[in-house]
Amino acid sequence: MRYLHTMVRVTDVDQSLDFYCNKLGLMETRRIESEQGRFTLIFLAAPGDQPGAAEKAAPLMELTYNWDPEEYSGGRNFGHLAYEVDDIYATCQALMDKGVTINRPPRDGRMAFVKSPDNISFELLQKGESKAPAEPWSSMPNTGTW
Ligand SMILES: C[C@@H](O)C(=O)SC[C@H](NC(=O)CC[C@H](N)C(=O)O)C(=O)NCC(=O)O
Ligand code: NI
Repeated sequence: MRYLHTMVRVTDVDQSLDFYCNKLGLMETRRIESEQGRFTLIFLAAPGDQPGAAEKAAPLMELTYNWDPEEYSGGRNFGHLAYEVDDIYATCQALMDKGVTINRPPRDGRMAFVKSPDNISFELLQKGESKAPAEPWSSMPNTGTW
């Protein structure tokens, strides 16, 4: 058995692709439009997870957009998706520069949290050792509850 993807439902394709691709840096690998089911599926991979021909399928996100509007209230049982980053400070700075709120700043040089337009929580974890404490991150307040 191997992990394939995590599916989240989104309410706006353009807003979602702006967050997931332009801001978070994921790349669209496949899209399925279902006229009969009245939905669109968009598969996204992280640059480090690009499905290569010879490699196993990459762990993906699957965005589901239902053409008929629905209300989605995030189940308390869902937590977050986590991505490993090469530089947690540079990643958070780039996200902030693009208007993303860092709900849990990387005060510890290791972990940060942001949210998608549909309030899906993403954990960003520093690859390898934690980075040394650095301003402004060390003194930034949480907007989340972490
Ligand atoms: C392609 C494969 O990875 C799928 O996940 S298809 C699963 C299928 N999805 C849909 O029908 C999308 C539209 C539907 N209205 C929805 O919002 O899910 C499905 O069986 N979905 C049900 C589910 O609980 O995921
Ligand atoms: Ni699926």
